[in-house]
Amino acid sequence: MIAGGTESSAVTVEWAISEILRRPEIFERATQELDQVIGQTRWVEEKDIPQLPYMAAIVKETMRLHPVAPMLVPRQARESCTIAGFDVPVGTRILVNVWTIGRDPKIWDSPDEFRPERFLGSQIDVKGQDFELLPFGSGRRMCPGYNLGLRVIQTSLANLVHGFEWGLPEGMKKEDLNMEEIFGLSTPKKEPLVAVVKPRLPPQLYEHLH
Ligand code: HEM
Repeated sequence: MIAGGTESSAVTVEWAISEILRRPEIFERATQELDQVIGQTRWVEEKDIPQLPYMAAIVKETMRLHPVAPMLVPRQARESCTIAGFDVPVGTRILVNVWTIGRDPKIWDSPDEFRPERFLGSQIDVKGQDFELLPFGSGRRMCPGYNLGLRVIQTSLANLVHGFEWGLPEGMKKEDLNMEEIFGLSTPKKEPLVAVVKPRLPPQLYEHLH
C-alpha cells in the first residue's frame, strides 16, 4: 500500500498545492521565503530545506489535514490491556484514526483551517514522537521511509512553488477547487487538481528539464 512512497509523496504535494492555491496569501509568503533564501537564479536543493521553515510548516499542515494513510496500518493486540479506560482483549484489531486526530478541536485551534503558521515556533513534528500529528505512524511499525518521503515532498513542493507561477483554469475561482477526498486505505483527491503554470525563473533553468 505505502510501498515505495512515490505515490504518497505525489498525493501529499497535490494536496499542498491545492490548499495553497485556495490561500493566495500563503502562496505569496512561501514564494517570498524562496526568493529570499534561494534567489531567482537556481532551483531548490535538498540541502536548502532547513532554511525554509515556512515551506516545512506548509508540509506539516498538509499532512495534518490530509494524512496519506488515515488509519495507519492495522495493529493487533498481542496481549490484553487497557487503553484510556477501554479493555482491549488479546487479538483485537486496532486502527488509529490519525485523520480524526488531525482535526480534533480539543487539540487544534480552528482545526479545519489550513494555517501553516500554527507550526512556526512549535516543537510538534511528524517523526512519531508527537501523537497529535502522526502522518508516518509511530513505534516499531512506523514508516521507515519517513525521512526520504519528507525530503522528497519538501524539495518537490518547494521547486514547484519556486519555479512556476500558478493559476487556476480560465473562469475558475479558488472557491471552486474541489477538496473532497476519497476516503479509504489512502486519501487521494477525489478530483485531480487542474492548474495552469508559467515559468518564473530565467529560461535557461528549464532547459535540462526537457
Ligand atoms: C509521503 C511519504 C510517505 C508517507 C506519508 C508514508 C506513510 C506511512 C505510514 C502511515 C505507514 C504505517 C505506519 C504505522 O502504521 O505506524 C507506513 C509504513 C511503511 N512505509 Fe511509508 N510513507 C511514506 C513514504 C515511504 C517511503 C519513501 C518508503 C520507502 C522507501 C516507505 C516505506 C514504508 C514501509 C516499508 C512501511 C511498512 C513498515 C512496517 O510495517 O514495518 N514509505 N508509511
